[in-house]
Amino acid sequence: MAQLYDRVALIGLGLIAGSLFYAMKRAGLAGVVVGYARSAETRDVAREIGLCDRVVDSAAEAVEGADLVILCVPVGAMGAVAAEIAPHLKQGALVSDVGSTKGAVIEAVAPHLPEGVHFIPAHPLAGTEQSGPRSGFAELFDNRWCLLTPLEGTDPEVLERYKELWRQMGSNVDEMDAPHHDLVLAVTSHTPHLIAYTMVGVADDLGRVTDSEVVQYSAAGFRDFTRIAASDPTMWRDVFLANKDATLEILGRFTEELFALQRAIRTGDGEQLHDYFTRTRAIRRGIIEAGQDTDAPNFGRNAK
Ligand SMILES: NC(=O)c1ccc[n+]([C@@H]2O[C@H](COP(=O)([O-])OP(=O)(O)OC[C@H]3O[C@@H](n4cnc5c(N)ncnc54)[C@H](O)[C@@H]3O)[C@@H](O)[C@H]2O)c1
Ligand SMILES: O=C(O)C(=O)C[C@]1(C(=O)O)C=C[C@@H](O)C=C1
Repeated sequence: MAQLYDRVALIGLGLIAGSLFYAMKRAGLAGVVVGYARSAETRDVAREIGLCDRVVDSAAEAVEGADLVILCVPVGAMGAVAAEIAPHLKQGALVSDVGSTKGAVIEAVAPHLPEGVHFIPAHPLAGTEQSGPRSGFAELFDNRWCLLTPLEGTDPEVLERYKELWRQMGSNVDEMDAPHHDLVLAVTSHTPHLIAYTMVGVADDLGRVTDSEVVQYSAAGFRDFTRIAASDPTMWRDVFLANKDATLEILGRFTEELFALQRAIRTGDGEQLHDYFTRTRAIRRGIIEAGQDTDAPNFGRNAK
């Protein structure tokens, strides 16, 4: 496969940066990949396990001469990192990010970038509850979507090359504007995470059911919730602060529906419950038919 970028810089060396490094190397897409993370401990681990061709001690040094710079830090840290690297970016370089929210990241990053530097925000819809430099793997993006939210006036050639990078790393690529991205993700990712965090918190708080009973008798649904609720606290704090409006909108709707179901249970309205669950079952089936169920044994076969 053809190399797409001579020199790539990854800022923040966790799950996503690690997976980017291995996925790029798997397909021979990058010449040299230079990495930087804020903590010396993370940099030491990265050096020890060979995460990146070279790990350096400052963000400025990492981006020096890079054709592609990908910001892989929590969304609340994107602005400060952009300010730090801005004076050291090469003319014609492409800056991107992998943040889970897009509107706030664009607002925080774009003003710092000098003329002659391109910026294409990205969000791979792929992850796990693991974090840190040891958690990345080459297959993370296989058959998953990567959403790009390019700004008006983005150079079409720069965009096409960057899309090709994601495709060669195994992803399907789509484009949308940032506000729409943030609303979609509030529905499909952010609010579900908040609900999982809450449910696990409720189980923990409930005095009449002991923690050991929760551990011993946790059924499959709850176990899935605990996996999600084990996700990185810094990353998710930043996601909710950054995608405040869309999350609050979806949470408002969620609360209304929950009250309606609560009422149906209280009044014994079995028909309403049955109708509701029939509708939601159809959504699950739609996901499976679209080839997007990563738990299913045939995952990936139907991916577009
Ligand atoms: N984990 C997921 O499921 C997932 C999926 C898609 C996108 N994302 C997004 O990707 C980004 C990275 O997430 P991750 O899961 O790889 O997180 P992670 O916690 O595994 O890694 C984050 C890395 O950034 C470093 N870091 C934090 N602040 C920094 C700073 N100011 N300067 C330099 N380095 C700094 C940390 O030390 C760590 O190495 C986040 O913006 C997140 O929203 C995460
Ligand atoms: O599988 C998981 O652990 C995830 O939660 C991954 C997940 C998601 O699907 O919601 C989480 C956040 C991201 O921004 C993208 C992907």
